[in-house]
Amino acid sequence: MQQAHIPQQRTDRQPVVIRVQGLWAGYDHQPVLEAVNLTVKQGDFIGLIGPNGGGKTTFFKVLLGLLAPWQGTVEIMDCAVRQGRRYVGYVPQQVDCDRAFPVTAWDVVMMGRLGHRSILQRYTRQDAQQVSLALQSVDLLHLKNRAVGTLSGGQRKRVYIARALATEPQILLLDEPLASIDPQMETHIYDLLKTLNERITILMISHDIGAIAACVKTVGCLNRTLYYHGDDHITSEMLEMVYQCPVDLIAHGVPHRVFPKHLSEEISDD
Ligand SMILES: Nc1ncnc2c1ncn2[C@@H]1O[C@H](COP(=O)(O)OP(=O)(O)OP(=O)(O)O)[C@@H](O)[C@H]1O
Repeated sequence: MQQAHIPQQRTDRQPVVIRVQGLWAGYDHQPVLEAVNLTVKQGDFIGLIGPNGGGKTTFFKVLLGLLAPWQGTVEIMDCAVRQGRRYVGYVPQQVDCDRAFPVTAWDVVMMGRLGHRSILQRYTRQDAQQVSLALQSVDLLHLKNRAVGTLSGGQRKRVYIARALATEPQILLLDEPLASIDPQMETHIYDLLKTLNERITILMISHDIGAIAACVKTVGCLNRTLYYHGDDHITSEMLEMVYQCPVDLIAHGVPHRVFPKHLSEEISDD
């Protein structure tokens, strides 16, 4: 079996921050997640790959308490999801917004502080400090008064990362953080995520194998069930699941890959 190597090691002997056992979940009586098991330890940086519709976002919804499991248990920081989710920051896949929407970057990040108070309480100086710190850590404090709809896709993504950071999370869930971001900004976000991982456990969904290889410590593949063994390898089996066709993998430390022709290309060549 050929493997692409991700040159980082998983942290061991750390406390467990997420424990999922025998999880089944889905919609309208159709299962999407089947018998999913996962143990995440403090300091992990796990990349989740998988085919479209494989259940990655659904898995995050369960971890965020937005979708109830049909069967199985989910614990976050040793608590049920309802209590544990306050330790979780979330960056959604879609951060699009109308250009005329009259909300500033500062306002969006301040929304991250809502979980720290009742909705009727005023924001405090500590809230403002946290928002300021979060914007600083994504290098956007200078744009705090800009309407969020007038920012670039990459800047907007960083605003949403800042919003997640303003919740003071111990765990960060990122759904496709690099979608629609230019290559230069990608590198900036990889670096940011690596720095954040020094203090925050991260789970990241991505279709971008390059992003996974550049950032994460370990990788799993979610296609209804989760294939994860705490390894730092992307196997050819995982890639076949993602691309749904056979994939040859050539790896020399940093992954270099050669993909064979897809069946459809071979047919059109004839
Ligand atoms: N609210 C919903 N109601 C009914 N079915 C849904 C709902 N949300 C998702 N699904 C279905 O559940 C399956 C898994 O979707 P999910 O978004 O979790 O996949 P994914 O792995 O994140 O996909 P992608 O890589 O395309 O983002 C899909 O078949 C999808 O159509």
